[in-house]
Amino acid sequence: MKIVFVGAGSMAEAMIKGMKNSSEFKHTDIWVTNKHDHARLDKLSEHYGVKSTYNFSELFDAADLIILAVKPKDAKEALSSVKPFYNRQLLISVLAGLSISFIEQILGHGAIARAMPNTSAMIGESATGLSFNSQLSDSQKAVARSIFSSIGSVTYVEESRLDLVTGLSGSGPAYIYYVVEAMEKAAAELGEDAMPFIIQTLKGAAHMLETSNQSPENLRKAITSEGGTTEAGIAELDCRQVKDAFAACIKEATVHSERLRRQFEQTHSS
Ligand SMILES: NC(=O)C1=CN([C@@H]2O[C@H](COP(=O)(O)OP(=O)(O)OC[C@H]3O[C@@H](n4cnc5c(N)ncnc54)[C@H](O)[C@@H]3O)[C@@H](O)[C@H]2O)C=CC1
Ligand SMILES: O=C(O)[C@@H]1CCC=N1
Repeated sequence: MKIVFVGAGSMAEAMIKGMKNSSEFKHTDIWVTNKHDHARLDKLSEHYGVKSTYNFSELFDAADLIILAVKPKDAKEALSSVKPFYNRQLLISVLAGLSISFIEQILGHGAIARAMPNTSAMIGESATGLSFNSQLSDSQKAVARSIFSSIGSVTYVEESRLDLVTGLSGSGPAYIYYVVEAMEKAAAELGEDAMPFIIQTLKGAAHMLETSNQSPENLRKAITSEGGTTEAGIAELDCRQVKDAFAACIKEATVHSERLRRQFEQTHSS
């Protein structure tokens, strides 16, 4: 199956790396292009064995699947360059804030899917939300699912929920890194030793959430002895309304995804 990435940045690389490690896709069937960064394409070819070209006839010839992975600001130009070669095959966009209907307006009818992965795709641990238009065959739906299950978990969601998925898990790894930055700063006295404690604590907690069948609240309560250290620490978080801050963070990222989509569609509607 010939897979073409239009856009060769961090998200494309994360997906290619994940797909290369999966037995389902042959790296020699993967093609990439970008705007004009030859060196970047050479690096991807060297590292992952994928093919690259700026010759669009060659690129899109007999392509089964096109993955759009450019920044939203470049989407119209990239889609316009795909259009002459688009043959109603499956196209999956991973762009934040670009609707399926906008893509259809440029390309015409075809099998269009939208996905919101995250950069943990690089290690096969993305949490991806996936939506389809009504034109996908069952086998195209299966292909879309298998692409994203090769780089982590995949959940079908209505397109209207993708803004929330973007604010929650698309941007989500950045929120966790932010918390880790704060923990590392707080434990500066441990120096280099702090990070292994933090990483293993995160890994252990994630694994407990995944395997214990317990709610996060119960898991937290099991650590919190009356009059103990955790209670003292959590009281500081409560006092600073950290739960509210996280709720506001996810809400604002979600609303911003909607906002970007509206702005994009207003700017490019003609
Ligand atoms: N980075 C992340 O954590 C996530 C990003 N996304 C989405 O993925 C998309 C790509 O993001 P990144 O990979 O981070 O961006 P990036 O800036 O690293 O890469 C963008 C790529 O698009 C190429 N490009 C620009 N115009 C082009 C054109 N006309 N034709 C062909 N290629 C063109 C650039 O040369 C570059 O290779 C964004 O729309 C973003 O919303 C989605 C989930 C997570
Ligand atoms: O920050 C962004 O706009 C992109 C979308 C999800 C993660 N990064």
